[in-house]
Amino acid sequence: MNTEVAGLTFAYTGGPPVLAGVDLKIPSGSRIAVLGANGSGKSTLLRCLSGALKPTSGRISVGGHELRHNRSGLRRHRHLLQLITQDPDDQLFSASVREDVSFGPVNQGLSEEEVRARCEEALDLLAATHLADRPTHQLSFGERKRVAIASAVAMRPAVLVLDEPTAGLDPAAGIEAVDALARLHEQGTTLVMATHDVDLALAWADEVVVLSRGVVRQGAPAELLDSDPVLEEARLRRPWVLAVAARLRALGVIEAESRPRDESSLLALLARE
Ligand SMILES: Nc1ncnc2c1ncn2[C@@H]1O[C@H](COP(=O)(O)OP(=O)(O)OP(=O)(O)O)[C@@H](O)[C@H]1O
Repeated sequence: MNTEVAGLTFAYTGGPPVLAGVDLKIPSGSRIAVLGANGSGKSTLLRCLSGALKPTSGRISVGGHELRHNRSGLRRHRHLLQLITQDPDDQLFSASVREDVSFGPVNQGLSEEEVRARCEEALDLLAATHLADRPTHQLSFGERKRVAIASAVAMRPAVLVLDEPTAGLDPAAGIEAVDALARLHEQGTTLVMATHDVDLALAWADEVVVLSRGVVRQGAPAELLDSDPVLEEARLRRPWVLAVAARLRALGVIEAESRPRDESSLLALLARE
């Protein structure tokens, strides 16, 4: 189920355009990282994608179904695409984790048995089964983030849009979150993630979307995140692995076309030389 965005323009009331004619193609089953400086419009773009914000102009479609901002249109869109916001407390409101994760499937009118199965599957995918009976308000920030993702996953959307899912997590919890996303990807879910972590974007994404001055560039992580003009314009740092690789290429230690994406691929290149 491909997601397409065409000519998306959005301005908050009385403000300048935050998005000015954004075009995106998000292939089914792909992993897309959305990058940009603070205030560049990442959250705004994700909220437009989810239907939470209505664009000034432009079109958004998932699997050929164009998003319409009426009750039935938004309902259908949310079956296809789910947004997980930066702050898990925006999404969690039930007394227990199980109730929160079951809320979406119950609302979809599924049978009790199906709701239970969806809840168990989502908690399992997020490695959060042990939290099922805990009161939501007693969980740590990282646990609440995980449960917020499980709540969206329980709706089995084709596309999951995540606003900085690893922000505020300790390194181990960040790795667990990325592992959970890998499991969702294996299941065929399309993943769109806003992040400030250029190293994660390079290692994880099939394509990156770089936002600056209301417009986007979409392309291969190892190309866009190694381009001085793109990095400067979007106020991004070069991923460390690409910075090291540039130096190693200049010294002739690795081949001119080598573009490692993470530490292990860099080490593999060095072992080969
Ligand atoms: N509710 C709002 N009303 C008015 N302006 C807003 C609102 N939300 C965001 N903005 C403005 O829109 C612009 C884009 O904000 P947005 O939150 O989308 O950026 P971002 O790239 O997600 O930033 P960050 O990396 O800091 O999370 C900013 O200039 C911000 O001040």
